[in-house]
Amino acid sequence: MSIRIENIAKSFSAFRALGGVTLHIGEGEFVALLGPSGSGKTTLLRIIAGLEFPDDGRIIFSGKDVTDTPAAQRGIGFVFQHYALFGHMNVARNIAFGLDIMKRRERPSKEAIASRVEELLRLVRLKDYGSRYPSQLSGGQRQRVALARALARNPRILLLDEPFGALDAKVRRELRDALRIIHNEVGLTSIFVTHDHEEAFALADRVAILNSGKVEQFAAPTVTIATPKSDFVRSFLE
Ligand SMILES: Nc1ncnc2c1ncn2[C@@H]1O[C@H](COP(=O)(O)OP(=O)(O)OP(=O)(O)O)[C@@H](O)[C@H]1O
Repeated sequence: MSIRIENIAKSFSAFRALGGVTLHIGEGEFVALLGPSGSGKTTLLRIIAGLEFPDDGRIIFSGKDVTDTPAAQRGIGFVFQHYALFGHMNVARNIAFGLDIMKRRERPSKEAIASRVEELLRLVRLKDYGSRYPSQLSGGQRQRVALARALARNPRILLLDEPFGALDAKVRRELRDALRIIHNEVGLTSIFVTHDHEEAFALADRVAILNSGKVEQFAAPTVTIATPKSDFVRSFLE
């Protein structure tokens, strides 16, 4: 799905968190939102998700205006840094959760859910981990489970907010490579929030650099590195 973010503005009381953000993201693109703390990355991601609503502007998915559509009806998968797994459910049940809670008439059969869970476990390379509990997994494995859970209902759009923030450098690299492969395999359009420019440039097709609620530059990593558009971008990349 393509995503058009048109002139999105958002204030919290008198504080302007987003001051008219426009980004056009193509179907199948992997985009990073990069910027310092407080630049508005998470607010923008939450507005795309439908967890927050803008004061102004539109969000359009493949030609359909979803600005007023609630999160649950947008067909999006999310992965957050602290989006904890359910500790009392094993990995398979955690992954199946989004399917298990569907209304009876929409819910796939038990067998279909079980086979979807198997498929997702293979996708995130955790084939034999279905009966483990989250406390028996490493941080990286937990985030793989969170990714599988986000993909269970076959979203066309995947949103990730600092998903690897709490992991060490080696696991982070492994997971970001895995994420890029899964993005391509599943045919997703993905938006990834990070404040780590190395990570953004290693992973994304294009990187949107935010500063105080505005986009400073939206371009491919090679373009931004070769021709930073502003002093802010130049100093942020140092
Ligand atoms: N619900 C809220 N109420 C009041 N202010 C908010 C709210 N949510 C965000 N803000 C403010 O809006 C600004 C942007 O926040 P946001 O979380 O989008 O930034 P960010 O770039 O994701 O930062 P970080 O990297 O630290 O997560 C911040 O100054 C924040 O304090």
